[in-house]
Amino acid sequence: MSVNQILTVGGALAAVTVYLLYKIGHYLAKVLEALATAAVVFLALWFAAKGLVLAVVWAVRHWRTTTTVAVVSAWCWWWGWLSLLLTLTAVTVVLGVWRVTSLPSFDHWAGRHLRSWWQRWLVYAPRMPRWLRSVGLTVPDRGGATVIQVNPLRRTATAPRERPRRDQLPRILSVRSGPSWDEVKVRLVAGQTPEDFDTAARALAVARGVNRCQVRELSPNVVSIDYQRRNLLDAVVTAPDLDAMAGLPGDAIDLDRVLSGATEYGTPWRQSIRGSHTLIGGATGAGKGSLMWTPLLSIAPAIRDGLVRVNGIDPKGMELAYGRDVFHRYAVTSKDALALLDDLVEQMEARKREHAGTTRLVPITTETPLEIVEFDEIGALLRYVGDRKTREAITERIALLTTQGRALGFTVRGYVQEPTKDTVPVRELFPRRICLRVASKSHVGMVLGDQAYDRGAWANRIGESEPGVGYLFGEGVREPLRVRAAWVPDDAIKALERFVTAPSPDPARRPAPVLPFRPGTPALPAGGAA
Ligand SMILES: Nc1ncnc2c1ncn2[C@@H]1O[C@H](COP(=O)(O)OP(=O)(O)OP(=O)(O)O)[C@@H](O)[C@H]1O
Repeated sequence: MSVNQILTVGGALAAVTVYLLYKIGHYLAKVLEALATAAVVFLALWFAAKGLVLAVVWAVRHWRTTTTVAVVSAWCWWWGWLSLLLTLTAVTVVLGVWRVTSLPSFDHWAGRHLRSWWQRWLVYAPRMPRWLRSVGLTVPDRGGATVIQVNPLRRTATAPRERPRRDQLPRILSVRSGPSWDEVKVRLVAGQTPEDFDTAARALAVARGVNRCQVRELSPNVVSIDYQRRNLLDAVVTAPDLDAMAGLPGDAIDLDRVLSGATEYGTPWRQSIRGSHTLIGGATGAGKGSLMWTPLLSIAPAIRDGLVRVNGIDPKGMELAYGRDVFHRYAVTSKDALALLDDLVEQMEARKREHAGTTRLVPITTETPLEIVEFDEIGALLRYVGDRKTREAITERIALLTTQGRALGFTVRGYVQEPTKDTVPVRELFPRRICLRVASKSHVGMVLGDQAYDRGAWANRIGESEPGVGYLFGEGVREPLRVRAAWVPDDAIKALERFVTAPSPDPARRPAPVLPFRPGTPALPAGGAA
């Protein structure tokens, strides 16, 4: 083959090859283009479907917001924004007038829902994640290793970002806003326990800028973080009105729900006066007197009709002496106190013999009345006053009454200034404890138990201007409840005396006689043994 022929064939082959490559490239480009288009369409559809699902979930979960947005949009579409503005102004004025004229009904039907809504969207939804992160209530991903870069000039270390993912941050389930408390329900994430939240209660309160925050466990993985926005216990609580009870028969009084004051939620504080023994601790002037007198005022008809007998031990000879006639038995000195307790223990034994095997709870009747022992300054008689033998005997009687008296109709209520184990050796035998203002954090634990302070019972921070305010803890109350006893002025105590010694409206019932139990017992001499 000549050179020319070779060149011609080679050129033709090259041309065919280029043509083929061109064609292949052309088709490949088309295929890739088609694939890219398909991928883009698929991704667009995927994101659109995902966005739609998320929007539907969000719209259903926050149905109130969705409905409002829908109604507002529809209104603007059909009637324009001006009519919407006018209507909203009219509604605001109506709500304002309603609020001014009847706050309770406004709050019940409208106020609390509106408040919950805006508290959620303006306060908790935007800020809670940051608070939780700052107090360490997230589960950060600590798995990533620190990357160290070295170059001739310097060495840098980059730690992985510890910003939690969605599944590492507790989620807000709902917000309920009452007149003074917000209850924020959150779902815990794996790796957290309700106790983590208990421990962080103080830090959560500081983060929110409120005085009090407490945590309630609602289910194993849901807690309610309660923030106190306002203190509803700063005003004096008025005592029950005796005149209103004058016509009530004694058996109309529910001894399991005795009105004693108000709770921090703004609700009446009711406690059972039978079936439990209560220890009340508080520094001098903390208001122990009102915790004693308020329940007695509330059950006055039952005392008058002989269904309840109140027995007073008053080492100071002051607090109970002012209402002496309310007490069926009354003692000041340690010897008298022992005699009083002996008498009660004897009665308890008699009831035990009479009712053993027939009932598990002795009914409260005039034959077997509820015997309440009001033991003021219990620490004094158990620790400081009288000879050692008498003190031990008193301690033993108190232990008997508190361990066996519940079902037999005996209730002991002790009041103490210094709640140490030394002063009240039987303090564990009081299932219900109330701690008023105390001098130190350690006293809170001594009255309410070790857990109480961490759970929000900050009784050492109660101000001197808040007598009667205290924390109730134990006996089924899982979170410390802040309460304020109603204030019972001196004339109310005198009125109570007259009330319980007056004849019953029911002629079948005779007033309970006041036993001449060492009347006029002299006040205890200073530091004196009885
Ligand atoms: N629930 C209350 N509401 C308003 N003020 C109260 C209340 N309870 C008590 N106070 C006020 O606090 C003062 C002291 O109360 P109280 O005598 O009951 O204290 P206390 O704890 O018994 O003190 P102490 O142990 O020294 O007898 C009362 O004189 C009264 O002014």
